[in-house]
Amino acid sequence: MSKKGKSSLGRALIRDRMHKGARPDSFRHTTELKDGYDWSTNMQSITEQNDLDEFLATAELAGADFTAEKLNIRVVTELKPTGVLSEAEKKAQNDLYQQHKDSIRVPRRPYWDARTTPEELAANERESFLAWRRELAELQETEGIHMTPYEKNLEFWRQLWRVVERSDIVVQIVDARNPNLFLCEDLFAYVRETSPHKKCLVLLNKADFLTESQRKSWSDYFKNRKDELKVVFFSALEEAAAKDDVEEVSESYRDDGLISGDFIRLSVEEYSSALWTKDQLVHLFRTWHTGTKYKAGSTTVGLCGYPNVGKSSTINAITQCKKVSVSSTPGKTKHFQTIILCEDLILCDCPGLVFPNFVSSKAEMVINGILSIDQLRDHVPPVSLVLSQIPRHILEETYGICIPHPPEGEDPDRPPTSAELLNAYSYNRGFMTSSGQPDNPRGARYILKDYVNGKLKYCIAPPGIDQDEYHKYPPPKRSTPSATIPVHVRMTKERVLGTEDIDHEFFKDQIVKVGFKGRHLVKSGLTASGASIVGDKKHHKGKKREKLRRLHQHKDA
Ligand SMILES: Nc1nc2c(ncn2[C@@H]2O[C@H](COP(=O)(O)OP(=O)(O)OP(=O)(O)O)[C@@H](O)[C@H]2O)c(=O)[nH]1
Repeated sequence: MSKKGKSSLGRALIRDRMHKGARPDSFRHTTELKDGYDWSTNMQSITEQNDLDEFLATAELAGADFTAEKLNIRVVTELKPTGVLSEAEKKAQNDLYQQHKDSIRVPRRPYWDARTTPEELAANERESFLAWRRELAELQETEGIHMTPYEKNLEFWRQLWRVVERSDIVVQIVDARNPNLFLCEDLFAYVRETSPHKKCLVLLNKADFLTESQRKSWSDYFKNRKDELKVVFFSALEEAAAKDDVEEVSESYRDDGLISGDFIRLSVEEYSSALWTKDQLVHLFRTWHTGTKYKAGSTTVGLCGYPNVGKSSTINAITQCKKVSVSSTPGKTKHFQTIILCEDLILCDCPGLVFPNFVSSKAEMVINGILSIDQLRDHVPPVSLVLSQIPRHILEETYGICIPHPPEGEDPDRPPTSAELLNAYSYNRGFMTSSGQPDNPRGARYILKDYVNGKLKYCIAPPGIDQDEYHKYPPPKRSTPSATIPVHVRMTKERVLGTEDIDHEFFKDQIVKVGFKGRHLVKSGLTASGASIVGDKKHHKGKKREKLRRLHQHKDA
């Protein structure tokens, strides 16, 4: 009997035991109260209340204004749970963003000089930080702007302020697959406020994911921007792998800082779409800033960016040895690190920070590696977003699965639903729950991680460029089945679990049972002729098909 059923046995017993003698409906479970309040939804808000508590803990730092801070709080929930926006919604969001983009700022460090005591500075920092948070909360509340879950820990911003102050060149590292999502324009505005002599550079890392023409599109886009941001394309991964090939060249610039001939072909002023080597990057860092430096005789280069964009990998590629730990989990670097590369070049690795930015959904953050996949509670929106971007045949070829086609009456060209993909994927991998259902949350985590690490590749086009033209997929390698045959899947105790779509003719009209043999998922079936088959997922599918083929031949004969 359903838990929600009015005559649930558990509830009836509780009522009976607890309220003997009272009217039968005088005491109810909260979910039975028809008070217009959605209790099941509000269970969710407990976690959000935890966020609130966190906020209040920060607000408490403000001391006297604790109550006032409380009044300004509003927990902003996700606008669209599915994670996929229509064209009209995207346009509306973009208009809103253009209207308010100047208000989305990074917090500034308050003015200080030699006379400011450390206590005064700390108090001023807290005060201005809270004012900044209040402004952003108001913007979200009044304008309904959906923003990144920007960093709310003051300590992280303190680290950024220090990195900016001591850097002669501030490099913002962004993921080349979606540069504008990771780019914080206001960070550069802040850098220029601290000193007009500081240089700013956007490093489009993971550019190995981009083709030459895709890089050209982005380089043209940055060239035509009014703010004339300087950009370079880089692949920390490829540069780290290529370290042995360029050892000699690296030695040559380390000796005298001068590299002759064609070696330095690129200038940051040129807007080239070429991939930069680490040696070219180091040469740029050593020669670009010519004014007075923070540390006399050395150029300090600060590397900032979102978590997981590859700051540590870039530093490792440049330093040619593993000095900074690299992880696919966002937020690994917690404190800024200073690396003295050579006598005139110092690198400063800032912890990954989620900057305040305009974003369409939480799902977008997850698939871009900004939010942790392991802590994900609802896998449907990000998987739906992946499905809106990666074509069916690419998913089928990548995973060797067959995703069911839309049933009759539905748009045959619609992308698969998250359940269709995950059921097929989880069955195929043998990810099953103890009750025999496909373990879709587990399957989702694998698929989402594949998207983040580029196994499922998707790159976003610069504004004004047609996305379908920008990222074209190869045609399907093999013809996908035109129709699939639903086959009932049963447990050994004959309990029907659901249907599984199998593209093979031989499975027609047969009943397939599913069970576990040791740790392996075992399928057994009965063909139309009555001959039984047994297949172990661990064994090759080909063997099973061969066996079936022979059985059919035998039957036909
Ligand atoms: N394909 C590709 N992957 C990269 C590249 N650079 C980094 N990665 C991968 O991206 C992930 C994150 O790299 P990290 O260097 O740890 O990123 P980070 O910005 O230092 O991350 P935090 O410490 O969280 O701030 C790792 O799985 C890297 O292997 C690149 O150029 N190409």
